[in-house]
Amino acid sequence: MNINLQKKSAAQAAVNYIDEGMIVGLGTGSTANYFIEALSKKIKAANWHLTCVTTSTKSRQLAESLGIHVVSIDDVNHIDVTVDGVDEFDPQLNGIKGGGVALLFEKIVALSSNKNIWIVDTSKKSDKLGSFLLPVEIIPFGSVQLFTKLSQMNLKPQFRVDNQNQKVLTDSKNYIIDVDISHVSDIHKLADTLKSLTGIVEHGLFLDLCHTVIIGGEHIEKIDR
Ligand SMILES: O=C[C@H](O)[C@H](O)[C@H](O)COP(=O)(O)O
Repeated sequence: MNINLQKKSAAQAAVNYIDEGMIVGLGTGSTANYFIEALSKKIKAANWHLTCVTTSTKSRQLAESLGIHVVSIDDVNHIDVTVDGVDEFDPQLNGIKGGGVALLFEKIVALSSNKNIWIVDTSKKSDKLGSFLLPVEIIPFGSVQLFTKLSQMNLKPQFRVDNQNQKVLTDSKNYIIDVDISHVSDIHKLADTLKSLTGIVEHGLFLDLCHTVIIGGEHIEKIDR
């Protein structure tokens, strides 16, 4: 089964975790988009009343265009389930997110969720995190100084740029620096170090946050933490 069909089948399987009346977190990215589409069909078919919060402007626009009721995260006191994609995950269900620059809102929503489900195709599975560059969201002020610091830490930083070579801006108007963590053995220690650096808003290491991964394909595989 090709990658897009794998993503779609994982997204469809995740709809089974949703029920009438829930508050649902909607992730960002191509796989999360399949989930938003599948969920909107289910809401219409079952005549459900769901409340959703989104993790990016793009997801909010898609969800609203499909008739999904979206509120601000500040209008809910908890989220029952969040369904999101991931760029790479390991056997402990730790992951790297932020390939689509949404990591900050995604992490805030994940931390407020009682259950986090990642929907993936088979290419996302990894024995050790680091094949995918780790996105780090930083404020523009002093970003070159922070870039130098990350170079000195041997993380081979690169500013994320668009096809006009302009620095990509997140929904919060911050920059993304992608770093190479392929040589890092202690990802928890790295996560703490990155959080301690002034100017870094958040990083894309999602550790101990995911409860279930659904891998799409002819046979859907579910892995629980
Ligand atoms: O910032 C974007 C998110 O973390 C995405 O969930 C992640 O990049 C996976 O995206 P996709 O489903 O398109 O591979």
